[in-house]
Amino acid sequence: MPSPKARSGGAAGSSGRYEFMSLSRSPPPPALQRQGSDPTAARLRAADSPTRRRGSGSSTASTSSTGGQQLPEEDCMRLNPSILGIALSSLLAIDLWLSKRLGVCACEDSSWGSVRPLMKLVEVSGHGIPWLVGAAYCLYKSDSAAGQEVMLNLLMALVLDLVLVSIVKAVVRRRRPAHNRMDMFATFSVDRYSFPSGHATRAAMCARFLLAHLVLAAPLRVLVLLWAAFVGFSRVLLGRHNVTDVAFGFFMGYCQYNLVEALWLSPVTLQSMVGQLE
Ligand SMILES: CC(C)=CCC/C(C)=C/COP(=O)(O)O
Repeated sequence: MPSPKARSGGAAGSSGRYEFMSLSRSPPPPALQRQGSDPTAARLRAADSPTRRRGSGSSTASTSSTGGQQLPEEDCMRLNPSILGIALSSLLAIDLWLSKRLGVCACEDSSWGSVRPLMKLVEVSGHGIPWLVGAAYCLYKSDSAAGQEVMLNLLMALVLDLVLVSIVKAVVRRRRPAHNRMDMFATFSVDRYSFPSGHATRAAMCARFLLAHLVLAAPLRVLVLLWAAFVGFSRVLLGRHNVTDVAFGFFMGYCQYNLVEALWLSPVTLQSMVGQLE
């Protein structure tokens, strides 16, 4: 990413740090003044600035003075983006770069394209449908009250996960990586968006659920954790997601389990629900 200093053509003042000065506060260096007189170029630069992209308008008046020349607010550009803005832009750039590098199974022609079918199998193992069908089947087959209680709550957790992920995807609307091929089976319309990864939320939540409610031997517990991690990692390898989609998905799924515990349907709750139905 070229530094603001490089873009300004090297016309630094004596401090050498004019590139972070706001045009609305003091006269710009000559190079910027020249560009500022061209409203089209100014608009293009303004549209390109991080603060502009975030849509955070200036708190100053609707016009700004540039060396005596009055410019409409839309033609002004803030050259002092916040540290947080720079950090977020950098993180986003690293995320996109890393995700592209890691998307080695994004299609058959990719460098690891031959393992794509295996990755798609991992994808199915974290898909919502097998989990919903599996939990419903275990609920139906379970002959103990404790088993039924656990399976019913797992079903509730899975539905809750689908709802919460759909809401976040619909609000954030981050597009999937350009190298992704949209050949996933059984998706909702919001699944064209990538933030957060629904597979990662489900994997994290279900892993916590299984570890907390099933009596598993140590090797199986490790296997559950490895499975969850691999489901998340495979999303990036398949090119379905950026790294941050999966990282946030894990975090969200981890937190969702706390919500499931808080909303836990106990036998008493169930009995009163059944009683109300009768
Ligand atoms: C149709 C049902 C019941 C669930 C959809 C599951 C699905 C395809 C989620 C998308 O996951 P990613 O966000 O990880 O791509």
